[in-house]
Amino acid sequence: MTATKGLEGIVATTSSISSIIDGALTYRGIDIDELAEHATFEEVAYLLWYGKLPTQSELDELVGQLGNYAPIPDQVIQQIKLYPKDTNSMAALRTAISSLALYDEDANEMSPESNLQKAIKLQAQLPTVVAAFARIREGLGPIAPKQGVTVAYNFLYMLTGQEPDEVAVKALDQALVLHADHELNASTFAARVTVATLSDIYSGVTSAIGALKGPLHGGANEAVMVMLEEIGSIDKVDSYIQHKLDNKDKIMGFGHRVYKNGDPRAKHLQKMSKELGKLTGNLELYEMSIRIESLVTGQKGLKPNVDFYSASVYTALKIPRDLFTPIFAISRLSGWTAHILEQYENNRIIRPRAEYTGPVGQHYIPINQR
Ligand SMILES: CC(=O)SCCNC(=O)CCNC(=O)[C@H](O)C(C)(C)COP(=O)(O)OP(=O)(O)OC[C@H]1O[C@@H](n2cnc3c(N)ncnc32)[C@H](O)[C@@H]1OP(=O)(O)O
Ligand SMILES: O=C([O-])CC(=O)C(=O)O
Repeated sequence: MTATKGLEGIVATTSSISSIIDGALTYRGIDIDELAEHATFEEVAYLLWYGKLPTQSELDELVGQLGNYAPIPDQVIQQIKLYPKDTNSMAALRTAISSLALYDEDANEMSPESNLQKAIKLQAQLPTVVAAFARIREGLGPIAPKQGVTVAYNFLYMLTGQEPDEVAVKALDQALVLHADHELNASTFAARVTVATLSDIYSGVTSAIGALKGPLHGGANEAVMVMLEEIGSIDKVDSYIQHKLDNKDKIMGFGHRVYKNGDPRAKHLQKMSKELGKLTGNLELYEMSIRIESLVTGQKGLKPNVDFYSASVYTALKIPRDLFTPIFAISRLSGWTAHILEQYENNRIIRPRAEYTGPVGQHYIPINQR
């Protein structure tokens, strides 16, 4: 038995949800470029869960269900009020999502119909949790979700208490489409491992949130913004990045386990970053990002991943830096739950082996002789 570090190149399951083949990403066989241009996030979530694009009435029904399920139990709001004000936002999300299970009497019901309903319910409630957390820590009251609006609209509305503008809703919606699923990434794998023991969907999603939090995965979008803030201005980019490259430090938002010739989602976010920069009259973060890309790609051959331009996009949307990864979770929840449903459909416990590298032939030594 020989271990492969980080399971690189190991095919751990079959899946019909999304694929990365020759550097192209598809959801249910549809190229991400087409979806980014034409689809709404609700259409994509439906596509991931049901395996086909919705008709207008199916879409209307889903939007209705998302609206009905969006309010969260008052007990969870009360708990969020007790979180320390400086709690890490992903830790707060992980805790709150786990708490939601306590107030769902169907949490442990395992029928496919019940699990699909819970997937939709979690999709509806996760944005409400993130927005409530963001407001409560500022001493503000949570805003009740609206009915009949999109996830992107509702999230921005619940965050600010104001009707969001069309450009912001469209930009966030496109970002949600781009982040919705990604084959067997670390958080999706964590979700599948958890539910493959026949544990419940809330446990699977809680595991996934824990995995997404790390800066090598979803946490990188926040880490990119930390880097941009540390750099501060365009004239400081070269010296900062050169120092990092010389030290062999990681540059957040670059590199990928699967894409070696570039992440197909990054160009869409780059374009959004430029357009939003122009609209807000502040292109500095976009220009800094372009310069960083040219240095890192030029010297290391590493390309930006989905997280790199997300940072300047979300900042242009006036979203606080530590909500970037929770927004990733709002989108990826659709993919996680589609994978959880697929895992249940054809389940076998996921239990690989480890190559043992410890000592052999040891003996127990009585405590007074150690
Ligand atoms: C949504 C997402 O999860 S996308 C990924 C988000 N994460 C990041 O942006 C964090 C920065 N990137 C990374 O840490 C990595 O590229 C990962 C985690 C994405 C992929 O990791 P791996 O597939 O294990 O790549 P690996 O670490 O083997 O990289 C190969 C080489 O490139 C280097 N490298 C990889 N990424 C970077 C980077 N961002 N900056 C500098 N060097 C890098 C590695 O140090 C390694 O160099 P070496 O061969 O001299 O040791
Ligand atoms: O697939 C990966 O390893 C990480 C990634 O890009 C994602 O989850 O979107």
